[in-house]
Amino acid sequence: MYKYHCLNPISEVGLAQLDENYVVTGNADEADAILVRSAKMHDMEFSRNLKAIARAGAGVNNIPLERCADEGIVVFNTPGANANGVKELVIAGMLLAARDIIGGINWVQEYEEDGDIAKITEKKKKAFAGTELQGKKLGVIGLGAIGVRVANVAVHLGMDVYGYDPYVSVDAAWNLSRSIHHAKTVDELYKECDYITIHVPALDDTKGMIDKNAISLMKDGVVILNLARDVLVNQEDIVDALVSGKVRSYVTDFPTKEIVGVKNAIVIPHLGASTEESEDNCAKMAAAELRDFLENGNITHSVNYPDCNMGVKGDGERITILHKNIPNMLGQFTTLLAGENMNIALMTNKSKKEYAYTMIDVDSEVSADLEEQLTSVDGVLKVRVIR
Ligand SMILES: NC(=O)C1=CN([C@@H]2O[C@H](COP(=O)(O)OP(=O)(O)OC[C@H]3O[C@@H](n4cnc5c(N)ncnc54)[C@H](O)[C@@H]3O)[C@@H](O)[C@H]2O)C=CC1
Ligand SMILES: O=C(O)C(=O)COP(=O)(O)O
Repeated sequence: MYKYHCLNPISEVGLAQLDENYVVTGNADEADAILVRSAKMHDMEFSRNLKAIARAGAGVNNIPLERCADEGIVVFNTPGANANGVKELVIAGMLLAARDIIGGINWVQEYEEDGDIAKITEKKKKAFAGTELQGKKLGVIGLGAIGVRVANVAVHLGMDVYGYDPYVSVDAAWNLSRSIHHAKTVDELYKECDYITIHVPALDDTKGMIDKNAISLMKDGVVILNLARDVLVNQEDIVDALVSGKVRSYVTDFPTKEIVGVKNAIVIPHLGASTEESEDNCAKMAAAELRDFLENGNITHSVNYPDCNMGVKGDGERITILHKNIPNMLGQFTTLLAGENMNIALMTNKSKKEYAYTMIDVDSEVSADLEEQLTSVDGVLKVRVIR
């Protein structure tokens, strides 16, 4: 029986995949696994029993990834599972910036005077007129699950699309419409585009990437969209640029104390992934990842450990070892197993940066003593025997 804890509400469709072998607990300290969306986990202490965290979503900047790796906790996310939801909100954001739809609707809503609203509308509407997206240049920074979808749909809207991503994956490149211009530098994209949308993770080298220097390279009256993370855009600099009119509109999914209430800031309360479909997709993928890890030891879509798969566990026992990626680990593991006269049926080892993972199927029972010896090897972070 496995116990899981939810730090945010997680779609029932996903949780339903955790069958009778799983039980929810309100106490994170007794959980084998945690499911989370955007709850901040940096200040949390983790119990030794915690084996995995699944982020039902894409961004993992709310989770202390390295500390988890050091404590032998595998962190998963759900790549692409909410990308369509975000893509659709980006398109909505561009339309809201192109025309004063919000101002117009508010005017109708607040209209209190007596008189013929239909007639007055025809006089008043010019105050809310705008422009069209067709024919405008859109720059997409970050061509991952979301960026590719935004770029492709913008082509269908008749936009001239520029894409920038120095680390673009082969899969993403295959999915990208051929009519998208490849911006070799981000500066080129800044100079060319009428609309600029960011779809990169919050990392040390992306935080604050849209600052006054970047904005100074952009066209006057540019529209910037940020449905990725608040920290990617320097908040003081974007407020200054909105006040001066350099940036015509800033559409963001992240309210901050600096941006709320600023004229021409369109601030959405982090709704990108808040659709039934995205919530279900993320929860289903997260639950499937957790089950495969807890029951078979397989790792898929981890952000702090290598992906590693040895298929469904058979009748024998499976030893899984999370460890540092340093020399002679396998040699020490196999020596310890040989010392107990154990036969290895199948073994695999994968590494990712400083961390590695070894899975070993054995033909006989693993004793508590062997488990203890494996745990004591220098560099081993967690040993689990799946029986
Ligand atoms: N508003 C919302 O509700 C949501 C926001 N997000 C945010 O959007 C981000 C992107 O999501 P996905 O597209 O699903 O992730 P992804 O991992 O599929 O794509 C990210 C892309 O950014 C690229 N990249 C990394 N550093 C870069 C740099 N310096 N310059 C240009 N490109 C760079 C990567 O190569 C990758 O192709 C997430 O990390 C998250 O912060 C994601 C989902 C929902
Ligand atoms: O997946 C992401 O990165 C998101 O920002 C979505 O966050 P949420 O699951 O809506 O709290």
